[in-house]
Amino acid sequence: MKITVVGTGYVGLVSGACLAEMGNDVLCLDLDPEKIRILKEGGIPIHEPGLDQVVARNVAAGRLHFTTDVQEAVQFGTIQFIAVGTPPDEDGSADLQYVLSAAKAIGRHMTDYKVIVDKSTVPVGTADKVKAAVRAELDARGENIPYSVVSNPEFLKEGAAVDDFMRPDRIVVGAEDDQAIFLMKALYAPFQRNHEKLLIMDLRSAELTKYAANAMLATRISFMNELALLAETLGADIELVRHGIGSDPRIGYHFLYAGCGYGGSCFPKDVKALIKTGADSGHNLRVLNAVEDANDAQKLVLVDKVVERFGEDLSGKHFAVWGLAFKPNTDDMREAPSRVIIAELFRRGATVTAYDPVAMPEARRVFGEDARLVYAERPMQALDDADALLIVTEWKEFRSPDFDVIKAKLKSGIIFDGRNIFDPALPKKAGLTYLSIGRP
Ligand SMILES: NC(=O)C1=CN([C@@H]2O[C@H](COP(=O)(O)OP(=O)(O)OC[C@H]3O[C@@H](n4cnc5c(N)ncnc54)[C@H](O)[C@@H]3O)[C@@H](O)[C@H]2O)C=CC1
Ligand SMILES: O=C(O)[C@H]1O[C@H](OP(=O)(O)OP(=O)(O)OC[C@H]2O[C@@H](n3ccc(=O)[nH]c3=O)[C@H](O)[C@@H]2O)[C@H](O)[C@@H](O)[C@@H]1O
Repeated sequence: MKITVVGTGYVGLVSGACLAEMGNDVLCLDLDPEKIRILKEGGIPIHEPGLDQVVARNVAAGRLHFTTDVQEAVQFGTIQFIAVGTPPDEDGSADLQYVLSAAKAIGRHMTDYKVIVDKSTVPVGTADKVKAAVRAELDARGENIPYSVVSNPEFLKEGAAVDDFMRPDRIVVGAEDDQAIFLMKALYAPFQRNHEKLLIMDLRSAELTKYAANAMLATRISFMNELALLAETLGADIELVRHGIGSDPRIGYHFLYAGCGYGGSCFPKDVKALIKTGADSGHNLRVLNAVEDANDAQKLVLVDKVVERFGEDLSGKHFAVWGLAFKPNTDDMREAPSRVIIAELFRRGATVTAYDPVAMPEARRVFGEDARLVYAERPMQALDDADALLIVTEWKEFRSPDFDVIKAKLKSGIIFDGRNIFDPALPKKAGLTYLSIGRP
């Protein structure tokens, strides 16, 4: 099948490469000439394990191409995936300007039947807006070319994106006409072998399903984070509680890890957008408001623990921070807890040496030149002259350190672990004070 992907960012590039891997001819469009130049020269503008091989293999096979030419891109694919960004507007709602300008471009240049697929995360009712935007362009041209609009939200996770796309738990397709349903079924036929993974539904239900999924996962995390704080006060261990409840199949083990808050480009944005959608339609989504409040507070929990030990004024104190990305296996720092934690340490007068296996270039962009923040080349180097260590992202390489070396380096001998990555017995055996989330 011939496919165009409009927007070659994170989701667009992963989707385009994986759709090519499934045997389709794919043309990826982006308006950012720098991104397309990098891709055409064989580079990858994002950090995602395994993606470089899939891209290289399909470019070499002649199935995956990149362009900045809007007309060429629109005329190429029968299926047009819109995978542009939907960042939060000032009031928390999803900003649809990129989606609607992509829809207009399709309406402006299409010459035959198109299935226009919203893959971006968009509020309920966006498919109707996309339909109207395309119709307005066709009317302006005096054309009546047929088209369908489909909602096909994406559920991939950064750091595991290729696997998530190629081995999906489910594929949600919102569509309302037979021709679009036929083509989407044909496109996703390779995933149908073993399970009934393709869920066809109406457009609005598909759009709401995406927000419901992210909001449910964020709710689990905030719930566990609140219980972790309670466990600390009561002298219980949240890790044991997690096992205790996860073994109930109605609850399950996934996404029950307490920590220093959820970040990333999706949960914070999508929880906000769903709250706004609720408010706009007269529904105060009380649970989700609480999920967001709890998460904002959770991002400061590590600093609260630092203040308990070192006092409100941290002038003259120096901290090592392990982990800057919002989670491991990505260099993405959007809404990362590290940003809030480091900013709060600065506000209280402290300085920081940070280490992250891949996100340090991104951190330099985020924090700019700031004498209060320096970077280490290795995790242990970050501990030089540090009063204490804060662990913010659970990278694998942090999991088995030499605790005796940490004890020798840290002035206070305290580790504040925001991701519960150690068995508490190990740092304690080396004489360290180990303060994690929700554990005695
Ligand atoms: N990042 C993630 O893990 C996931 C993101 N999503 C959703 O997918 C959507 C895209 O997210 P990302 O890929 O992270 O965004 P991104 O910001 O990485 O990429 C968006 C790309 O679209 C391009 N673009 C904007 N307007 C364009 C236009 N009119 N024509 C062509 N290109 C255009 C931009 O230059 C940029 O390269 C969002 O709605 C997001 O919520 C869904 C699942 C996972
Ligand atoms: O809509 C999206 O864009 C995507 O958002 C999330 O994916 P992602 O943001 O890549 O990352 P997650 O693995 O979900 O982690 C999000 C945050 O939650 C935190 N988290 C996760 C799990 C957990 O148990 N505890 C916890 O604190 C992570 O540290 C991270 O900061 C969803 O998991 C994807 O299914 C979805 O497609």
